[in-house]
Amino acid sequence: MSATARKRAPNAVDIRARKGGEPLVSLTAYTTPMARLMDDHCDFVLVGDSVGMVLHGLESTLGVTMEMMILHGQAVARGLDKAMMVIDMPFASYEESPAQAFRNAARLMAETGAGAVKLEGGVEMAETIRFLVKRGIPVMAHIGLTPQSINTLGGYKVQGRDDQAQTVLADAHAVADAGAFSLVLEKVPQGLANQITAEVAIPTIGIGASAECDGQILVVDDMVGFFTAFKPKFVKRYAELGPLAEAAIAEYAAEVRARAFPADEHVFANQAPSQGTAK
Ligand SMILES: Nc1nc(=O)c2c([nH]1)NC[C@@H]1CN(c3ccc(C(=O)N[C@@H](CCC(=O)O)C(=O)O)cc3)CN21
Ligand SMILES: CC(C)C(=O)C(=O)O
Ligand SMILES: [Mg+2]
Repeated sequence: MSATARKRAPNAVDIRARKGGEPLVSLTAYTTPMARLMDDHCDFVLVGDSVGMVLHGLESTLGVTMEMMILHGQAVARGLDKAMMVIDMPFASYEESPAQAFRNAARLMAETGAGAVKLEGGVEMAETIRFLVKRGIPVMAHIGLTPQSINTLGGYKVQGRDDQAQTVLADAHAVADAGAFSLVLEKVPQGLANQITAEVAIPTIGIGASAECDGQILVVDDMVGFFTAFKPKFVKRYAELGPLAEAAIAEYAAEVRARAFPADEHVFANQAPSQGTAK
């Protein structure tokens, strides 16, 4: 494909401009082949810190490091041509101070080519978001259920029910006012997600939120059925690739034990094929 025929990947300003328009489509990716599969279908791809739980077997996202994010970010970048890449800031890489956040966000972008970073937090992160945006780093915010706060939240529970709704609403306004170009709303009641989407001027990206959000995101391994350790209610399984892969592995194991694999077509004759037979 020629460089001129190629659609330019959207940037944070383009994504911001999609407020109220055609829904934004996004998924997570952690590897080159998975990124390639979604490049034609997604507006942006998130290198999520969920990589720690999905690919590395961690119990939570707290153990994810800058080095892991950079390695997976570089892999995803190689698979993307048309979609924007956003990368999660891992736990403890930005909460200490705006200066710490800038140093690590700049490193993530410089070493992976991501067009923006995402970080968790609302009112308490507004000053940091403003600091980054004013210095050239587009920020996607993430409020509602923020998995890096699992130890203070006490579980992956719905956030913003009843009298908690005002807190999440205030978070949404705080990150929008601070200059975030978009915000992820995770596991909040549908009515609250609709209210936030109506009130803030930046696109809302829902995960367990509402179809009225300006876009949606899911963890790709969840929606294709590769990750089956748990299934949040908000996940729709569009395929069951995990069981399909296991069936293939089981069949291979049986054939090896029966000496049915490899067959003639998978092995090499002692004598090279005669000339003229193009093989
Ligand atoms: N594979 C995967 N998918 C995700 O969506 C995801 C991750 N990993 N890792 C990082 C965070 C953690 N998230 C999670 C993790 C668990 C639930 C979950 O089990 N939810 C249950 C109820 C749990 C409860 O109420 O305590 C649910 O039915 O939604 C939800 C979101 C979302 N993110
Ligand atoms: C689920 C999305 C929003 C995320 O933050 C992640 O995959 O880490
Ligand atoms: Mg994340």
